[in-house]
Amino acid sequence: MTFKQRMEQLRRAHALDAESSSSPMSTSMTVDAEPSFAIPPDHFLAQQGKATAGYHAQQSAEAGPSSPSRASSSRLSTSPAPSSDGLDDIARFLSSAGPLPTAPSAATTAPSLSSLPDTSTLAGADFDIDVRSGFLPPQAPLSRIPHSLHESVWERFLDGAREVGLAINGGGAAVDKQHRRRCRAWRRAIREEMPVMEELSDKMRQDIRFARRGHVVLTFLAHYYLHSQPQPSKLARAMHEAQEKASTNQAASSSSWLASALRWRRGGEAASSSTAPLCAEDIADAASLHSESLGHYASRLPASISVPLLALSHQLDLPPILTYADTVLWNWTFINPSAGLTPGNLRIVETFSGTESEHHFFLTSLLIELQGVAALGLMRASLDECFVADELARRRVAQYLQRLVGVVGELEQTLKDVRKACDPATFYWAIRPWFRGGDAAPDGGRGWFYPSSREEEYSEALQPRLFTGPSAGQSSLIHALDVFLDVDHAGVKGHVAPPAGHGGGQQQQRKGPASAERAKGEGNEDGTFMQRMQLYMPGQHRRFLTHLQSLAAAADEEERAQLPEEAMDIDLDSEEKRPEKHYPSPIRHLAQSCPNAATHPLPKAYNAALSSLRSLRDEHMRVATLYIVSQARRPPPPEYAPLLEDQEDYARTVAKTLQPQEAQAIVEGAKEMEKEQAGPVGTGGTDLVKFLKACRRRTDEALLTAGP
Ligand code: HEM
Repeated sequence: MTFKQRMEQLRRAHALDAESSSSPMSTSMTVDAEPSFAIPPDHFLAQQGKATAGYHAQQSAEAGPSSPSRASSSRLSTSPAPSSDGLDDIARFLSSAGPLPTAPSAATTAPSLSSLPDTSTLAGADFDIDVRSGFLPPQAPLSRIPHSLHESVWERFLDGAREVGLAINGGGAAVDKQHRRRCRAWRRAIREEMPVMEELSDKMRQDIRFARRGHVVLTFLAHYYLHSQPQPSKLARAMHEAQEKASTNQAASSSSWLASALRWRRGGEAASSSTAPLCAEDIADAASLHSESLGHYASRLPASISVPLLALSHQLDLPPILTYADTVLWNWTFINPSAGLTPGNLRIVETFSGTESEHHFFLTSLLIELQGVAALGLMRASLDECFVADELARRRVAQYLQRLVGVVGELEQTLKDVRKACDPATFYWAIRPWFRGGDAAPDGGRGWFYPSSREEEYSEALQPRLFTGPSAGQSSLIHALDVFLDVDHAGVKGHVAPPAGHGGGQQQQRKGPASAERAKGEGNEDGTFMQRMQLYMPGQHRRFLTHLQSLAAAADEEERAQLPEEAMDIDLDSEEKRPEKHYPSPIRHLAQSCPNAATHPLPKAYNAALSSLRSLRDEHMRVATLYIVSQARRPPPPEYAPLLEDQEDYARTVAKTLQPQEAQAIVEGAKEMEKEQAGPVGTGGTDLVKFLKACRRRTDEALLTAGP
């Protein structure tokens, strides 16, 4: 649909509706076609290129058990950055995803919703947004893959993860050796027993609810598998490398390690019966311990997880990593199925830690999504009025914005209430580390390996891929509010920061050298992050945001008047023909262009909505400070303190079997490694605070102020 056609359509609708419409649910925004998604050249992909630097240094430890000879002391030094394959990866993922399965229909919605008017076809069905549930599916997501499908084996492994009680990095002091051994057995079973599914069932390929559940289960398995492994032992790795260097016979070297591991197994776990025969399970466990101590599996997903995860991620247009959609949007069910989609009737299905704190953490976001449905309705109604842009429209928009202030206030209250049942120390030590992606410390953010077949599992040619773990920063709702109110995280629109004690209501200037400069250099940390987070949203939601942005591109009346006739026929949904100029959002434009700005309610209401968003961000900063910054400054509670007992103990036992000159080389190697890996351990939250402040500042910058 062209801009002219759209105007016509809305003018007609408005004429019919002029005096009667006051409910935002009764208005609509039709969506015609999905714009194609293109990754801009200055996108975070450039950053990812930097992040891959030095991964070769890690490769020696990650080469996999079938290729122990790859570890060599020369690789302890940092190698040049590899090509940015991880970047191409996400681009490939997001631009080449196949056709999406159809979104669940409104007919399948929970019973209590059926009394509401079904305007979903008018609102955002193309973008998988429902007028009653917003970015949440209107129907409870599938909680389990049924037994009849061969993919149900994934569910059994997920059950197993809970039964053995996997703990972050092998667990703290409370986790005993037997427990660690059970956890190693679970990981070994994932590698060796879980089948590699090259072919997904028809149900999984054709029904989006099944595909989503598949993605949830596989990403939980992936994060369980990688993050439950103990940190590789520096001493063990140094010893291994020194021994390999000293040995001319690879096979002899490996077998002597296995012999040492077995000796350790005997001595460490059954000192009184050290001559007791070892069973096959003991041998397998000793081999697993050996490989894990060296970090062979630390960043390498087994084919049994990676192969189907890659396929489902393509299908869902998502990266192959745990996302906000997996932990929140598709991770809930009804407490009472007949009571429907109400705040008190929702329960989270999957958590890593099984704690009430984690349940409440996810639930908080879920409730915010649900409360946000009202905000989406108000945004939609306001945008419709913007196309008409007469005095009546302005007054209506002012009312909608006032109501939006109330809704955002409710979001803030819900966020504040996260404290009621989510313990900050538990969050920081026992929950958050499960979310880390391949781009995060402590392993330096060198990416994860995703084999696409069994053969590729330990291939040396495989390149690591860098993806970020889940964050509520991937909530399309908050991004939509930003786009709607013209909060410009990229800093390209040239909003001018308001002076302290700003007031609204007058004509806003738009110019931008100062902001444009900031956008290029420091101060744009939020822009890059926010753009990047959009790539982790379900494809249809991401396209919705692109569509919202495209409305801004066509809304400036003055600009439009100067355009030649043919420019009015541009396809609003076409990325290619979109003007390069950065236009204000339709709402901002409407507020800016009020003839009697000082007294008109619209600029005031627009600023009030922005202030409520700023206040939400203030609260978010307080929450982030309590849950992250403050916790990072304290030592971990004993139950979460990392314990490397097994690995170090093992390494020391093996060391006793070595010649003195080998032992010397090992000590040197370990020291080197220590230095190399020390790096900046933690910033004490400085970067985080800086980033969140930047997001807040951008919100302030959008406020309308008196122009010169
Ligand atoms: C205990 C609760 C929470 C904590 C500790 C927390 C922490 C964080 C952190 C550390 C970031 C920085 C980016 C990152 O590392 O992911 C962030 C960003 C963000 N979070 Fe949260 N968050 C919490 C709850 C929420 C909730 C419930 C929402 C809304 C659904 C939310 C929305 C956002 C958004 C939109 C961003 C991007 C920055 C911005 O727009 O201001 N957060 N959060």
